[in-house]
Amino acid sequence: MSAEPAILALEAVSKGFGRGDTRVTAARSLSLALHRGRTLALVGESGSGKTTAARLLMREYAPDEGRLLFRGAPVEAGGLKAYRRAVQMVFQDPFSSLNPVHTVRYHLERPLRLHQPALGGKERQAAIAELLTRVRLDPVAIAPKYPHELSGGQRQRISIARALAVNPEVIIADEPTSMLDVSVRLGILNLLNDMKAELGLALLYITHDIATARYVAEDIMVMYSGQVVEWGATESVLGSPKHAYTRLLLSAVPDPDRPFGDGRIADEPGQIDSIRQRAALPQTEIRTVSPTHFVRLMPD
Ligand SMILES: Nc1ncnc2c1ncn2[C@@H]1O[C@H](COP(=O)(O)OP(=O)(O)OP(=O)(O)O)[C@@H](O)[C@H]1O
Repeated sequence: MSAEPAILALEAVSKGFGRGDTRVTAARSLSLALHRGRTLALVGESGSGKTTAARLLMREYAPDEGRLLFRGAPVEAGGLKAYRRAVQMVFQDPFSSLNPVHTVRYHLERPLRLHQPALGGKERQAAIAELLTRVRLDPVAIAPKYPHELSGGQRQRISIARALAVNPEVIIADEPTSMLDVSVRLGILNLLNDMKAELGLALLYITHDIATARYVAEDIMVMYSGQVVEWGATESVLGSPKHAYTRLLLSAVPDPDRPFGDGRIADEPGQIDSIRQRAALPQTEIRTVSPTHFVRLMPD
C-alpha cells in the first residue's frame, strides 16, 4: 500500500444487474485505490466482478451505492474531459480493438489530434514515432501497417501506445495478455511494468491468473462473488494467503516456482471454476466485509 493519495479510488461501491430472483450483485461494497507508479492486480475467477469494477472506474456504469473519486474528489460534469484523458483502458482482445480499415498511424493520430490539437503535422508525426518507440516497435516499419499485418503482441503494443497518446495517469488493463500467444505475454507484461516505472502511471491489472499478478503488481486484491475477500502487498498475500479462495487460486498455478517456465500458465478460466466446484466453495458463505477489514469467511 502507498502513503501517497490515490489518483483513482472506488469507495464502498455496489453495483447490481437485473431484478428480483435474477438479480446479480456484481460489486458489493467494493473499495480500491490506485496510486502513481504502482500496480494493483485485481484477481478472481470468471464472473467474480473484475470487469464490472473496471467499468465502474471507466464511468461506463454508475454505482448503485458508493463513490468514484478522482484525485480525492467525485468527478463533476465539467471535469469529464480531463477524466477521460487521464483514465485509459487496454482491452483483452487486440484483434477487435483496432479498426481493420485504418493504419497504425491513423490509430495514433486520432487521440493526438483530439487531446493535443496544438501539435502541427510534423510534431504529430514525431509524436507517433516516439509512441511506437516507447512500446518497442520500429516506427518506420510499423506506422504504415494495417492491423491484419501485425501479430497479436504487436497489436496489443499499439493499443498500449494509443492509450499513452493522451498522457494518461491511470491505465486499466483488463486481461491484456489472455488472448495472446504464451510466448509474447511476458513481453507485454514487461512493457506495462516499464511504462509504470518510466511514466509514473497507476495501473490496474485485471486477471484470473494469479501467477502473472505476482509478476507485475505491488498490491493485490482477490475478488470472489462481487466482493474483495483479501488484499494487501502481493508478496505477503501470496506468500501467506489468509483466505481459502486465494489458496485455491494459487493451487491452480502448475508450478509456483516457475510461473512462466514452460507455458503452462494457469489461465484457463475453466480450470479455476472446476477447482472451486471440487472444493464446493459455497456462495452463501460470502458476506459483505468492510473495505478495510478482511476476514476469513469460508471454512478452510
Ligand atoms: N451488463 C450486465 N448485465 C447483467 N449482468 C451482468 C452485466 N455485467 C456483468 N454481469 C454479471 O455480473 C457478474 C460479474 O461479471 P464480470 O463481467 O464483472 O465478471 P469478471 O470477473 O470480469 O468475469 P470474466 O473474467 O469472465 O470477464 C457476472 O455474474 C455477470 O454475469
